[in-house]
Order: sequence, then C-alpha cells, then structure tokens
Amino acid sequence: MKVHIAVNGACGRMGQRLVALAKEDPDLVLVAAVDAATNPAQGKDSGEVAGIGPNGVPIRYDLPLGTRVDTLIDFSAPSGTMAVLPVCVDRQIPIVVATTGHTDAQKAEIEAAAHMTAVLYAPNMSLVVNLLFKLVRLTSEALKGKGFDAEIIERHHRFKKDSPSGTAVRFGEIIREVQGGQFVHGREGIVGERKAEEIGIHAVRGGDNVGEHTIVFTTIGETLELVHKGHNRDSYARGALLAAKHMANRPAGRYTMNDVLGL
Ligand SMILES: NC(=O)C1=CN([C@@H]2O[C@H](COP(=O)(O)OP(=O)(O)OC[C@H]3O[C@@H](n4cnc5c(N)ncnc54)[C@H](OP(=O)(O)O)[C@@H]3O)[C@@H](O)[C@H]2O)C=CC1
Ligand SMILES: O=C(O)C1=N[C@H](C(=O)O)C[C@H](O)C1
Repeated sequence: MKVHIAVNGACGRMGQRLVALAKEDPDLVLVAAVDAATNPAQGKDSGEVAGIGPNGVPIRYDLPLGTRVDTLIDFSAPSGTMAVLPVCVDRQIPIVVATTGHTDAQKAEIEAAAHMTAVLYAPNMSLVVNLLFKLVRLTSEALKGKGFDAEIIERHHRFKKDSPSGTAVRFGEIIREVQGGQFVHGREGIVGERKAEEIGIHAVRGGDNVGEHTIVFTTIGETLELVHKGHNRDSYARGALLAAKHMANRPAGRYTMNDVLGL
C-alpha cells in the first residue's frame, strides 16, 4: 500500500524537491502540499511550483480534513513546525521534522509531542552526514584528553535564515557529550588565547552552497579534518522520503535517522 505523505513548506527549496522526488517514487503519493498562508503560490498546483508539471495537489495553508495522511514531512521554518505540530498530535499523524533553527522552548515542545504521536526530528537527513555524526563521536572519544582543539566550520547559501546550521550544532553537541566544553560562536576582538574547553562554531554564508560541514580536530603539530559537502539537495530530500516511509503507522515515540538508515 502506498504511503500518503503531506509536505509542510512545499514551496521552498527543499519542499519543491520533495514534491518532485515523491512523484517518481511508486511507493509514495503526495496528498497535501502546505505552505505559509502568505506565500504567493497559495492555490497553485504544487507540481507546477516544483517545475515538474501539474500533479493535482494544490498549495494550501492547512492540512485538508478527511484526507488520509500517513506521514507529514516538515521543511519550513520554526513557526511552520510549531503550526503543524499540534495538528499532527490531534490527528495522530507521524511527523518528520527536518526544519532547523528552533528555540530551546520549541525544541522541548517537539520532544514533548513524541509522547502523543510518532516524531522524527533531525537536522540532517543525508545518509553520509548521519554516518559522519558517528565518526565525529568516535574521533571525539579517541582524542579525548589528548590536547586536541575542536572547531566546526559550516558553509551555506546566502538565503539560509538560521545560523549556525542545525547540523553544526549537532556536531558540537556530540563533541560536548563526549569531551565536555562550551560553544564559542565566531571570535572577534582581543578574545585572549583559546581555552581548551572551547568548541568553536563558525558559519560562512554565500552563493548557492547547499551545505558543507568541516569538523576540525587540531593540536600542536597536526590536524585532522572530517568534511562533508552536499552537491545538491536531493540527498536530504531522499533521506526525508525514506524517513516518511519508515514512520508511517508507527506508534507515538521519538525516532531517529539511525533507525531509518540502519546506522
Ligand atoms: N534536515 C535536513 O536535512 C535539512 C533541513 N533543512 C532545513 O529546512 C528548512 C527549509 O529549508 P529551505 O527549503 O532551504 O527553506 P525555504 O525558505 O526555501 O523554504 C521554506 C518554506 O517554508 C515556508 N514557510 C515559512 N513559514 C511557514 C509556516 N508558518 N507554515 C508553512 N510554511 C512556512 C516558506 O514560505 P515563505 O517563503 O512564504 O516564507 C517556504 O516556502 C530550514 O530550516 C533548513 O535549515 C534544509 C535542508 C536539509
Ligand atoms: O538550510 C539548509 O540549506 C540546510 N540546513 C540544514 C541545517 O541547518 O543543518 C541541513 C543542511 O546543511 C542544509
């Protein structure tokens, strides 16, 4: 049986790729394409918006009542997640939250929703980025207490609204979970010598970069860099569609991309 998906943020860069790739997948059917009420594409065909020709699913600002939705995928904005989350809870719809940039309070609400419906919340849907999360944990463990400084550099397109990226924050959290320490976001002025416990996070913005993350472990005499470079957005979109299939019909709970990807 096909998995019925809804996309929140359907007019965005990611939403358009989800609409396009879902159409190519024989196991999926797009049943709702949601975007901000203020988006100028409201009412237009979501396939037309995505540049794949009409698919008969109009852009709307809410989830249609009476339509079966097996999983909702959210690539929108923090306000978009918070608008759709209670609807998914009320209707017991599993939700894949791929949006980044939530406040701590919003993150807590998303986590709490997992007591009431199935929630997968991940800053990066790419298979190899999720593998890299594991490699960074392994490296942090191996180098703990051996005098290495950890710094994270992320690069993204000029249109990205949140900073640093959710993925960079997750890399930092992994290092901090293993080694302890505190985040330092960029440096300016006479900041003094670097403290051993600092975990530097640096955001570069420009052009059309779809996402690069470099995790630097450096000491006196040598440096190790772990690097991921996205070439286009489809690795994120394909991961999210896999997640949607994995989440359909799941009971309430907190799910991860490791569950989806078998990592
Ligand atoms: N987890 C992952 O693997 C990835 C996560 N992301 C994250 O996904 C999010 C979207 O990225 P991207 O597609 O590049 O961004 P875009 O800005 O291109 O798209 C976001 C879309 O969401 C819409 N939107 C804004 N507010 C709402 C709302 N309240 N309800 C519904 N829709 C809303 C926007 O409409 P409007 O333009 O009218 O405001 C826009 O169409 C970002 O947080 C990004 O960091 C991105 C790539 C990978
Ligand atoms: O906004 C983006 O483009 C991306 N956002 C995500 C993040 O903030 O980590 C994931 C990916 O890097 C692309």
